[in-house]
Amino acid sequence: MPKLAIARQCLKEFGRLDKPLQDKITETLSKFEAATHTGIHLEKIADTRHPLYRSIRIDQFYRGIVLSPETGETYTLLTVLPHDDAYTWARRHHVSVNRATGGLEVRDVITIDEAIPELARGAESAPKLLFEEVNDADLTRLGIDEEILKVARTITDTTQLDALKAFLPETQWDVLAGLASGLTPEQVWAELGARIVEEPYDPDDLDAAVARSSDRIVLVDGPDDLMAIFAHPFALWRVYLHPTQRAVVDANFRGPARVTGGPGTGKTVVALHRAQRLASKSTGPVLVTTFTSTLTDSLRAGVKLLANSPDVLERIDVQHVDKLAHQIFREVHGAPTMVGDDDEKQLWASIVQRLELPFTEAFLAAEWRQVVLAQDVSTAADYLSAKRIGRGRRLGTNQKAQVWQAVWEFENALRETSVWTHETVCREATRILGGRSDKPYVHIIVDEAQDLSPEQWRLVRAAVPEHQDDIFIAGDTHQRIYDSRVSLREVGIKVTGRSSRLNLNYRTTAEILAWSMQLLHGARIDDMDGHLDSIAGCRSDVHGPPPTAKGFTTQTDEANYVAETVEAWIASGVEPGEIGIATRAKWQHKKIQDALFTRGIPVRLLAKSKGATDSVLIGTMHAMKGLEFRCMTVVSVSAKQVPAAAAVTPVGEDPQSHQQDMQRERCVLFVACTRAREDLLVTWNETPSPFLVPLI
Ligand SMILES: Nc1ncnc2c1ncn2[C@@H]1O[C@H](COP(=O)(O)OP(=O)(O)OP(=O)(O)O)[C@@H](O)[C@H]1O
Repeated sequence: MPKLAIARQCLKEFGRLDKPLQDKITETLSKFEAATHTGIHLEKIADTRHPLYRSIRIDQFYRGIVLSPETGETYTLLTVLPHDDAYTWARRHHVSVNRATGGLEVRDVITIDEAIPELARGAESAPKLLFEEVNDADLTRLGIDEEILKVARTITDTTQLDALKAFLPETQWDVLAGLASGLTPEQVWAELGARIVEEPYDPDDLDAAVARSSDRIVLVDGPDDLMAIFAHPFALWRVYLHPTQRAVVDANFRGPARVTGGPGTGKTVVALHRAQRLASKSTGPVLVTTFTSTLTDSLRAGVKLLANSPDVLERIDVQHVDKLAHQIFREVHGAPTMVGDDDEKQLWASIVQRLELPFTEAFLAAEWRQVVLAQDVSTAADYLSAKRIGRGRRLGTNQKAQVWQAVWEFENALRETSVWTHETVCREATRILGGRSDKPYVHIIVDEAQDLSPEQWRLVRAAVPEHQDDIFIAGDTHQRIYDSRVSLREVGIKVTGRSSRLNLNYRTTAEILAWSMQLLHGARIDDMDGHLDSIAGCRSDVHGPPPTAKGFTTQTDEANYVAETVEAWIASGVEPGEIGIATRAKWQHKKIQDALFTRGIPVRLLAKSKGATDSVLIGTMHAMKGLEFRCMTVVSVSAKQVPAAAAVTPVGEDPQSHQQDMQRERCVLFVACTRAREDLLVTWNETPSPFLVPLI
């Protein structure tokens, strides 16, 4: 039975076509099996670059170019274009087999032929060539063939390389882009990873090459599958995974495992695919969890988009980690009465007063969360020997005894009045699960792992039995926006030796990424496993304008400029819903909203948007986590607002906490800036934030 496959480029092009044309293409291709069987719709092309190209009629004006199989049954749709353009495409483009990966690749032969002499002339007088430090043997080993080697030897800078992107075979361009971004040949080899073919293969066997190209060509499994693919043409992540992503999705791990990597590298994509894969091969429930509601909602939408059957969808439970705790708690105790923030503060204050303690209530609350709860301390003796890493103020034995007395009083008051905090609910849920032999899940996937607290991790550990592929973690400690600091080992989750890293950013342009990464310059960030983490290798192959950073004398001037910029973006064709505005605090929204309203630009609060796409979205930097926008402005990045004074421990009170709070504030700004896909505007009024000073 003939089968259809679709090249990634083709799906991208499909997404840009008008809906009626998309419908015609879908209709034509859904009858593909029958059409090829009768031989009606595929026509040979005269004067073509490759003898196996065929054209398929979509309508009067449009044609698809298909690579027909030599011996097998898979027909690969390479492009869909207006009639004349399609035939020109077939004359200019050649398909071949990549020497390192054995995958199918497409190049524009005519453009490359024309470019070589011109580039060579420029190279003669250039002071330096882009790849002069990489030898031919390494390039060849990485799959660069003779023709592309000639090109590589004439390229002088990354602008030339970028200009060639649309014409070179994709995998070979990726290799050159990796080398140009500073990766060593070994690192590029590692990135090719699972794609490298080790056994000998026939370089002329295009059918086998198509089968080896799952990162660029998707095999359609019948008309329903075709519909599902065409229904979301821009969700390329559903059907094409980078080999390093694919390797993590498909791996079997003997215990907990994790994926790390900088912003936009597809960690969530990998987490979703893994959930889908594990739910497809097991019969028990799979939990996908994280720490905020917005993220939970977007994970739920991703799971829905990916699930290939109602059964699989049914088996995947997407839940906020605190909701899970509450659910388990309720099964035993009924609904808990929660203590409010103010009541909690008051309780600590009354204890401080009654016991005449030399501590503030804020200090005691932090000591309780960061030491007592974090290490699950339950006795005075345990508290005396507990590690107080990250707690700057040193405590002598007498002071520790005083703290413990306060903690005991606090917990006792909660017990006596039967009120709970999210942390104590979580601790109780963990205790309940600890006593149960039947665990609620067979696999758990945690996204944005850097922000889960130790109690939440213990709950995760207790909710799944220890076995192969039990826990999978996706996260980036450079994007930690709350105070949780966890050693995975200490909460019973050992990932050593089962950790993978993604480096290629799919979201942000290289310019925005490089600029944002400078915000973290010099920050020493842990990896939750006893070492320091680094996102130095994180890169993007997509280019765009550099971010704009601009200061104003007054808030009003700043708000007006932001509104003007948003207006210009909309005028250039960006949809309002593709624009995001972030501020450090909620009260900073008003001025910007007013300036937008004055210009008739619809704007909504992110928290109340419920997925609406007809308005510009404004929210706090924290609320931006898990989202992305084509154009992004980060506003009021002024010295008085970022870092937020109220969120930073004064240096005199506790230098270590101060340092950590400052680092977290940097990360919050980093997260907001890296939500931008194409354009980033960062503004301030009066004096810029100290985090911006080195960049402006
Ligand atoms: N293989 C892929 N093909 C196409 N697009 C991809 C691929 N992988 C990821 N993306 C896209 O890249 C963007 C970022 O992906 P994702 O949210 O998974 O990254 P992340 O590493 O979790 O990001 P962050 O840490 O910043 O939250 C998304 O728009 C996603 O659709």
